[in-house]
Amino acid sequence: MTSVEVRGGYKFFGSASDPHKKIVLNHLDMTVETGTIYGLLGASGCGKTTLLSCIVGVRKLNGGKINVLGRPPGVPGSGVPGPRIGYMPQEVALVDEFTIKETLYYFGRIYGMTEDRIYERFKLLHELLELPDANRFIVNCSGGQQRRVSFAAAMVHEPELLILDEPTVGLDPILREKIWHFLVESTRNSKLAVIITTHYIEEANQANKIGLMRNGILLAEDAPKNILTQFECSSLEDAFLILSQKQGKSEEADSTLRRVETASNRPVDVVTDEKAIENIPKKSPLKRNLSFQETKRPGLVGKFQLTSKSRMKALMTKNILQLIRQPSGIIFCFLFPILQLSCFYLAIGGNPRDLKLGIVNYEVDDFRLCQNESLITTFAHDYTCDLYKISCRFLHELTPDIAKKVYFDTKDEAHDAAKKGKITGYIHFARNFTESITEIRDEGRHADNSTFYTGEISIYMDMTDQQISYFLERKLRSTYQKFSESLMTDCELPVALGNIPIHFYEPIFGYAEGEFKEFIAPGIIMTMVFFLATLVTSTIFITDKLDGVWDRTLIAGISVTELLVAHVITQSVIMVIQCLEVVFYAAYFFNAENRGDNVTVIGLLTLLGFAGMLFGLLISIFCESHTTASFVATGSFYPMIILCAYTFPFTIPSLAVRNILSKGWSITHAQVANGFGVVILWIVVLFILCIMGLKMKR
Ligand SMILES: Nc1ncnc2c1ncn2[C@@H]1O[C@H](COP(=O)(O)OP(=O)(O)OP(=O)(O)O)[C@@H](O)[C@H]1O
Repeated sequence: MTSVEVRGGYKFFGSASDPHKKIVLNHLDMTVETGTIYGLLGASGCGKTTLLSCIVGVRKLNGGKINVLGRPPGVPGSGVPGPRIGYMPQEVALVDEFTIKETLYYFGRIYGMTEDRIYERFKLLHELLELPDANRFIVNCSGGQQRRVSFAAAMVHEPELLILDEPTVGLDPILREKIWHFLVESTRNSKLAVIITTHYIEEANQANKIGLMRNGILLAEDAPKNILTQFECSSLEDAFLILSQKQGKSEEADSTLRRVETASNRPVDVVTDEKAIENIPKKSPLKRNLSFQETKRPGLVGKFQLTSKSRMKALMTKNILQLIRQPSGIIFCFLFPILQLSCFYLAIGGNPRDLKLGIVNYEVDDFRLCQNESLITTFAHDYTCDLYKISCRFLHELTPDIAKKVYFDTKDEAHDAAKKGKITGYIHFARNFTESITEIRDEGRHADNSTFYTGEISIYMDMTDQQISYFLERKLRSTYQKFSESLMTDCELPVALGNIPIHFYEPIFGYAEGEFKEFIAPGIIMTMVFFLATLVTSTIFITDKLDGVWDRTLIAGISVTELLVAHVITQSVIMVIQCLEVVFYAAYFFNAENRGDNVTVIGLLTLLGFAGMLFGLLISIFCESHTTASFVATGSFYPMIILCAYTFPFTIPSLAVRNILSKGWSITHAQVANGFGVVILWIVVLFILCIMGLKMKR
């Protein structure tokens, strides 16, 4: 009985049309009998790991066929990837935040074992492999200890096929011997088959069969004894050397139609050129054998299998432990929003303070005269009133919370100071300001032009900072209004007489003195929630991919859907807490008012966080490193917030949140509903892109 059968296995990396594509498996044939150990030997880079990854179903062949435990890997119900195989990859591929015991429980639960059975196996493997204290964290184990835990994780569920990629690297000779002894005992009179790769060629003497691999093909495949006899050597190393010399120096595999003869198999017709395959008639057995495999990527996409309680428990435990055992992760998730929000409210969007406004008042010889309030007088009598130095009255209304007054003797001096950036602008009163105002009041249309000119309050502003200059302009207008009203009141005249005939009444929504931060806060909070979710998701998935945990978990039989669901559940809890935290922190510490419903705001923010999470997943599908992922995330930040296209994820949703907060609108209002609609649309689009990305990448 055979456990693994590879026929004409052909695999390349790169584009099929590229003449320089890297051919890694070159029509390779391999047979692993049930109840045996198969030693796969070969120099670094000859394609061993690639072959194993095709056997376990992580990669698919470009040509040829594989049967694992009777069926091609990835066929639903085949158990491959899944509990029928145990895989120990070359890298450690364990979760650093787990203890040794938790690691075995993680894999045991994924394989659907009962807690009691996991404990039994854990005890046995712990003893056999001389593992350190069960509660020691993986990150604190030495390289050799980590490899032993990794070996135990592959063995925990007693698989039918055990695939070990360099399991003995870094282990002392006694332990290596112990592991080989264990494998020999386990395979004897059992259904277990083991494929093991090793650099220590001589230790493969204990295997039932070895395959000597070079440049993507098997030079020989036989029992060690037979190989030694056949090549008349005393060591496998020498036999390998002879075979390598026979094969020639060529490092590059031939990519044309040719016939390959392996040591133990019958000649196999192989075609390595896709066009040549296309030209073979459809019904030809050769075509059936070698056509590019169309089997769906096993267990990863296209397969939405139901999960089990124990698998979800394993994944959720992993997510939670990974989060809580990394203090930086908790700080990032929960304190970062508070920190960002505090920075925003304290630094941006409040009314400008400590502005300096120049005053050039030719009406008084010494500015200190204005500080004498007894001079700022107005006497009303007989239908008229006497005004005196009313520029001082205006300056009196100009309180320090608007701007600090800096006095200058001449306009030139003030102008110079403004040019040097020492003041934001200056106000000028002509020498006969009060007289001109009086004349305009008394003479009206008979007053001459120069009187109007000297009766004005001239303002010169530095308009380079629009927020500041608009603020000052607004404040100077309201100061003038107060000044004018008080003047009219003192003169016993109708107040309206001093006002320009435009009157802004109490606003319908918001406040007359509303601050910029009230306008900008929804946008800031939304980008914060979106990009936090993006960063957390891309970081988690890329770390898992780089550590090999992602692939190892998939090989253990978990589907991408299950991984995503577990992540979505954990992440959603975090996001809801983050949103609650943000909304209440802003309300209690910065008096951000919400006239609407908190649930609607938190609901919209959580949905946006969900979209951010999918964006993070999309990034992690296409980026191989944290550096490129953060380049993409930060690079997309500005286009997303600056391009206020209606379809972008922040424009309409920010408007919706602003409308809820400041106008108290509910989801029944079209503008708020549109906000939800846009976010849901983004979730759908990103989800489709993720699925397409996952398919493309395999
Ligand atoms: N994703 C990839 N893209 C391009 N080339 C790859 C990829 N993965 C592997 N290769 C190349 O394929 C060849 C075979 O790699 P593989 O890891 O299978 O070798 P190996 O025999 O397992 O080596 P080692 O014993 O050092 O792990 C190498 O030249 C490697 O650089």
